[in-house]
Amino acid sequence: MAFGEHTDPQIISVLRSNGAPGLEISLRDGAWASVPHDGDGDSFFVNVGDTLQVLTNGRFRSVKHRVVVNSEKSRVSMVFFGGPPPGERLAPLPALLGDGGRSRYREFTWKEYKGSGCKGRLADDRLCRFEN
Ligand SMILES: O=C(O)CCC(=O)C(=O)O
Ligand SMILES: [Fe+2]
Repeated sequence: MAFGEHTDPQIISVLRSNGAPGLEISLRDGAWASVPHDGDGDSFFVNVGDTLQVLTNGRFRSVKHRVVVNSEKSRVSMVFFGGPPPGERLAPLPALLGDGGRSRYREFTWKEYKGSGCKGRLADDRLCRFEN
């Protein structure tokens, strides 16, 4: 099984797999890098979601990732997605803007985010609608 490129929408994702390879992250130059897989299955992959990128005003980046097929070992993973409640208003935290800092995103609700923009393609950038 494969999983196309995407960013996770929520605040944080905590992933545990059976140690099979396949998970890759997209680097700034567009290349894909394999996430080290732990044969013992003792490690977690912690991923910043789109919402945390907004809360930190872009300081933490929601990195695009994907899973590629592998014929050697089946990959099984379980992910916890920590996200906000539907009516929650999301915007960069004032403490992270600093004096006179520019907010890169306008305020929006989680419900708005999960609305029409999420009906597009998996790989779509869903934050651009909220950029200032
Ligand atoms: O199974 C994996 O390794 C990745 C799954 C994933 O990226 C997701 O569920 O958002
Ligand atoms: Fe994901």
